[in-house]
Amino acid sequence: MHSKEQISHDEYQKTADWLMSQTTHRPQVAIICGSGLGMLADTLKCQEAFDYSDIPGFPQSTVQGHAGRLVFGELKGKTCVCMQGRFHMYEGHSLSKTTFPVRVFKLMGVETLIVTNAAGSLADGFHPGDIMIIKDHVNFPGLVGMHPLCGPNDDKFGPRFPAMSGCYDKDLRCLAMEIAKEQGVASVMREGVYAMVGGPNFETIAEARLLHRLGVDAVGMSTAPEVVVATHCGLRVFGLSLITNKVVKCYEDTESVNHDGVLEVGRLRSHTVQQLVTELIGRIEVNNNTK
Ligand SMILES: O=P(O)(O)O[C@@H]1C[C@H](O)[C@@H](CO)O1
Ligand code: HPA
Repeated sequence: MHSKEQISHDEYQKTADWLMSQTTHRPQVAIICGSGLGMLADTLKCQEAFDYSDIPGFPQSTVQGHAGRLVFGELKGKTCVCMQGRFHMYEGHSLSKTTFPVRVFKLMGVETLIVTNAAGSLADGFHPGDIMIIKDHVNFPGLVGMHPLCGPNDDKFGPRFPAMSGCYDKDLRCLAMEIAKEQGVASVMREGVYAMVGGPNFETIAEARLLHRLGVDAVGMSTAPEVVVATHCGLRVFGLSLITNKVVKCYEDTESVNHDGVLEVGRLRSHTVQQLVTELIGRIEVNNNTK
C-alpha cells in the first residue's frame, strides 16, 4: 500500500470538473454512507447517479454493503451528493485515495460533510441499534503517521498544521440531538468518542480492553481520515456512528461479531437514521453554491 501517495491539485480538479460537466446539481452538503447505511441516498429527490467506475480518478469500492455509486439529488431544499460506499485503508487504498472524494466535494462547492459509519461499542450502556453522535475521534493510524495529510502540504486546501480540536461542529451536534428528541428517538441517541483502527480484523479482547481504558466509546475502521481532510479544507463536519455490535471485552463471552450482523443492524435502523439525517439537512444553514 502507498500510504503517502501524492495526488496533485489538478487531479482533484479534473474529477470535480468532470462531475460538474455531467450534472447540473451543485451540492451544498455531502454525505458519506457507512457500512449498511447506503439507503441514505434513497431519500434524495431528482437523483442523478454515477458508478464510481465511471468517474475519472475515483477509487473503487470493494466491501459488501458499499455499493460504489455517487448519487446527487435534492433533500429538503438542499442540494446533496451522497457516497453510497466509502473507501477504507484496509482495502489497500492509500489514505489520499481514501479521502479523495472529500477534496473533490470541496472543489465542487460543498460546505458541510456528514459522515456515517458502523461501529462497535465499548462504552458501558451503549447497545446495538444506538446512534452515537460523534463528539471527537482518536485517529490511531494518524497518530503513528499513517495520515492523509502526510507529504507536501497543498496550501490551496489548507494549512500545514491544521487544528482538530473542534472538528465535529458543536452546533450541528446540538441540533441533531434536538431533532432526535422531536422525533421521539432520544432514548437510542448517544454522544461519544469514535476511534479509528486500521482493520480489517475486529478487535481482540486485549485491544478492546485497551480502547475502553483509553476512553473510546465506539470503534470502527474509517471516518477519521475523511474528517481530518474535510477539516483541513474548511468543511463543517457532522458525524454519526450506528452502533452495530458490542465489542467483546470478556474472555468468558461467547459472542462474536461479523460483517453480516453489522449490515443487518444498518437495515434495522435505516429508517431512524434516514429521518434524523433528512431533518438535519433541512435545518442546516447553507449558502448558494455558485460553482
Ligand atoms: O465504512 P464503515 O466504517 O461504516 O464500515 C465498518 C468498518 C468495516 O469496514 C466494516 C466492518 O463490519 O464496517
Ligand atoms: N470494530 C471495528 N469496526 C467495526 C465494528 C467493530 O466492532 N463494528 C462495525 N465496524
